Amino acid sequence: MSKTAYVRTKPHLNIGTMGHVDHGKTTLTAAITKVLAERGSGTFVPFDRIDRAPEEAARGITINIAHVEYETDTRHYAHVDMPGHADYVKNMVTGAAQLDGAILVVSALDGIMPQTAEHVLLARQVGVDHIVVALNKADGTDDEELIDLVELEVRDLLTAQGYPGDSVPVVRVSGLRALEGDPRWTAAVEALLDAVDTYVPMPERYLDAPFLLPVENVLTITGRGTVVTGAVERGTLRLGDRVSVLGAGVDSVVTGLETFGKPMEEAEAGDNVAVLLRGVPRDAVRRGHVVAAPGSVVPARRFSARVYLLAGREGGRTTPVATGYRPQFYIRTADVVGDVDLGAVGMARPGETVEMTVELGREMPLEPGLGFAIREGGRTVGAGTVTTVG
Ligand SMILES: Nc1nc2c(ncn2[C@@H]2O[C@H](COP(=O)(O)OP(=O)(O)OP(=O)(O)O)[C@@H](O)[C@H]2O)c(=O)[nH]1
Ligand SMILES: [Mg+2]
Repeated sequence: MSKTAYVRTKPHLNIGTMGHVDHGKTTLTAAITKVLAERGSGTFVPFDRIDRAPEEAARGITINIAHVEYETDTRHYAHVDMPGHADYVKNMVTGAAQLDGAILVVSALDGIMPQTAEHVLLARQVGVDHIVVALNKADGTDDEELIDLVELEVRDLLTAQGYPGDSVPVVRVSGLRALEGDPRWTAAVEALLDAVDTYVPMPERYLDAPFLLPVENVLTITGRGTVVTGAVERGTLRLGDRVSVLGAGVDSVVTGLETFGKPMEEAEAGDNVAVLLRGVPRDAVRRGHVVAAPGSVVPARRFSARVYLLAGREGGRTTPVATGYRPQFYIRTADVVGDVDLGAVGMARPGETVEMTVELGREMPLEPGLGFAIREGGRTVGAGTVTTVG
């Protein structure tokens, strides 16, 4: 069967649902696809197709990041449904790195919970500038004042993290009731989508820059070769283009290009793609590697950065760090150990912003302005931005 080619008719954006475990991200994602399918602009993706990895079905929580696609009247969206469980923040970092905007899902019945706050902080650090809030499970209470209080609390949290908390759209929804087709709540999901359409601006795409794709996943297609997937950070890519796989240390040629299962002639910054690479062994390439136009980036191990160390009450450390500290650095889709040097200061406390020099365990493409998270023992302890490389 020949596949229908991807036709680019509307601007493409990457968005996603984030928030505390069980607040209803996956249910809302399913409801969005259902509402749009009924409008005729997408395919309904039921809950169990979004939460689909076997491990997830068994544990009932979203572990890997699921992607779905849909269209509103004005835009084409790739939507990642991110996990809320604390252990999986690592995946959340990977998914969030490419988001143009996010839907923060907060249960109107429970209010802000630890991962609500952690996800907002991570979103800020990985450069998600626009957040729309879905106060979900609004069907669960008639007490509007209770929901008003939760709304205030969420606006305060956003303001505290540097978002315009007073002006972010906050929409009261019920993913569950919308999924059941209740008109009051399908209208609420429509209102949420309108808020996303109007509030999240079309980001500037660096189409003229040399191609760069952080590898999110690697698969093998029997008989055809190795496929890498991810969102194009910048530039464009066409069939036949030469690329370097940084990290794997191999060069290759693009022999296949798809988005959501549809072949495409040319991928561009912002697109979610699968790239078939000629002659690259499956085990040579991993998540965290970077596919780039040959010679366009010089990988480095050493950089200087400005870093905010989370305070203990924000989930950060309770004790200071000193030169010689060796946490994990989450950079684009990579996760790599790094040696921290705090220079003359020598030591820093949680809650402080510090300048540091970092020597990574392996080389990777780095540049000023690149954001990253610092994690230790399964929790985020800091977030920073590269200032100089080398
Ligand atoms: N009353 C009510 N229940 C809801 C609503 N949305 C989701 N739920 C229920 O809340 C529970 C969790 O929903 P999920 O969609 O799995 O939550 P999640 O945020 O994706 O959870 P994780 O992926 O594990 O972080 C399920 O039992 C849902 O049926 C809603 O709008 N109203
Ligand atoms: Mg989920």
